[in-house]
Amino acid sequence: MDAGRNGVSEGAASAGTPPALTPDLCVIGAGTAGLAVATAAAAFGVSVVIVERDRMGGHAGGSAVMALAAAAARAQAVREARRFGVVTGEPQVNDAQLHDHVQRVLAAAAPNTSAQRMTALGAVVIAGEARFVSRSTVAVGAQTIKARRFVIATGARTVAPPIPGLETVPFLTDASLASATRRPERLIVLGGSATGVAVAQAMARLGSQVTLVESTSLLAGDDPEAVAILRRALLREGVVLHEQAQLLRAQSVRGGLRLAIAGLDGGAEHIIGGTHLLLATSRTPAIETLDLELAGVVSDAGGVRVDRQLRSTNRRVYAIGDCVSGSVGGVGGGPIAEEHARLVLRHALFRQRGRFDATAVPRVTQTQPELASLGLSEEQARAQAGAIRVLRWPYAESERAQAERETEGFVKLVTDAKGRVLGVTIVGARAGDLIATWALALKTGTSATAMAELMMPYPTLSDVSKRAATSFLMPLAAKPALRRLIGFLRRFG
Ligand SMILES: Cc1cc2nc3c(=O)[nH]c(=O)nc-3n(C[C@H](O)[C@H](O)[C@H](O)COP(=O)(O)OP(=O)(O)OC[C@H]3O[C@@H](n4cnc5c(N)ncnc54)[C@H](O)[C@@H]3O)c2cc1C
Ligand SMILES: NC(=O)c1ccc[n+]([C@@H]2O[C@H](COP(=O)([O-])OP(=O)(O)OC[C@H]3O[C@@H](n4cnc5c(N)ncnc54)[C@H](O)[C@@H]3O)[C@@H](O)[C@H]2O)c1
Repeated sequence: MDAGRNGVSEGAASAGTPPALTPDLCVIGAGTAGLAVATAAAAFGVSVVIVERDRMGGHAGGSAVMALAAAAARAQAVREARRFGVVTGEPQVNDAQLHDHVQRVLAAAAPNTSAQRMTALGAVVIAGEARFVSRSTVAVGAQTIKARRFVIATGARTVAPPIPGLETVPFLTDASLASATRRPERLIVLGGSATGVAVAQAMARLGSQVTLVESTSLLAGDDPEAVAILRRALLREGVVLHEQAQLLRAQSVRGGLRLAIAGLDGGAEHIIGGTHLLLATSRTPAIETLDLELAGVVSDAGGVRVDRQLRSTNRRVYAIGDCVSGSVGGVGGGPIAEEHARLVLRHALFRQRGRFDATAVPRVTQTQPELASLGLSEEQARAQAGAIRVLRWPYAESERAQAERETEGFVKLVTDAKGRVLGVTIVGARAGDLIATWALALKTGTSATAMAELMMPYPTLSDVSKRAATSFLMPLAAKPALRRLIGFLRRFG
């Protein structure tokens, strides 16, 4: 790519039509994925045009859930303070101040993702909706962009599932929850994956009555032992759970809504009511307005189809982040979006081939206890790796966890017979932070034995990770040959 700056016009423009921009790179969508590509490319001196139709920084769902979960954790800490001998009353939640807190969290991130910042880096930012008009040209209103390469990073959006009556019921999404100025009195959450579970717990702790409906089981992709601990916590905190439930119909009623649900096994119909409905059901790639067929870019229901280099069927068009079809990620997530961006930069700027490694993606559910996972599950490892070892260590064995009264949870490691770490699940306090060390272990091929030899800071919860790794060595201590060796060496003083 040539390293000229942006805004180069191509030929004479007709009256009233702005001249075409001819950057090296045109990025469509300024969310996590698009900004990661655009920022790095601009820093390398590549000419970049970014098109965003809505909010610089992409959807705010993750940040809003994070802010609500943090507020909810404080409310819960007040409720549980008695366990530490600190006597308090039931926490009072002020809706206006809660709203202000969420908005501050969103505002704090805004400067990093702003159009001003991107412009300062040398990129051109265009506000508007992009669509392809040919294999090599995108239009945003009257502005055309003929780029050497395009990156589609348009994300995904929530769509209501096709349930009779649901179209008549107003619903919240993660984004509208962020701007809500009053807490829902009785909230029904549809979808029990990472978002649904985190919102359900947060809103229950903040004083809403919460019912969660999930068509399969809670966090179906996660380790069932870990999910069981989280399920218990939700039930203890008053969240009503309906798993394996199919939604039959919805109805808008005075002051809220009613849902008719039944068990997947065809069990009896059950009516649940609420003042608000939040959709945390599966999201759909936001690609329908891009006119991809005009660019020769093939997509399916999961998103844009790409090869290992994240190139679409049009070799000058890449796709990254949540709008990509499942084959190179399966699920969305911030780390995936950033990794996609890195691979595209390597390929587009340096002609280096990379490969997306789905097993290296760390995932975390923002609940208390937190649930974090990485690599192969126990079930996947058994199927793929043959002889495996499963190592566990409970939080209850950690002094720090005892002091914090955070004894619920465990670190579970799955290794091959030689101790190579294949997968990690952590459920418990700060699981998402603890798993970062394991992400490095997986990436570098560090064994459980080497992890057991790491000095961990005391007193911290990282001790639980180390103990889980150390348990790999325990069977060695009982080996007769090793005991004989110790006895033999004893003779020498
Ligand atoms: C509620 C919620 C909580 C989440 N929590 C987490 C979490 O805890 N951890 C985690 O790792 N991941 C989380 N995720 C997932 C993570 O947020 C996404 O994977 C990530 O934001 C994807 O980034 P993206 O850039 O692909 O898409 P987005 O951030 O959605 O950005 C896409 C952008 O493209 C723009 N756009 C779309 N079409 C066009 C067009 N035609 N022209 C111009 N612009 C367009 C959109 O306006 C948007 O700004 C969460 C998601 C949700 C919904
Ligand atoms: N990497 C991370 O740490 C992280 C954290 C949160 C979210 N995310 C990602 O963000 C994206 C959104 O996550 P999410 O949790 O909002 O969505 P999701 O697609 O992961 O889960 C949606 C859930 O809704 C359920 N569902 C679908 N239709 C339903 C219906 N009619 N009735 C009841 N339940 C129904 C599904 O079975 C599923 O459990 C995902 O790609 C997810 O991987 C990632």
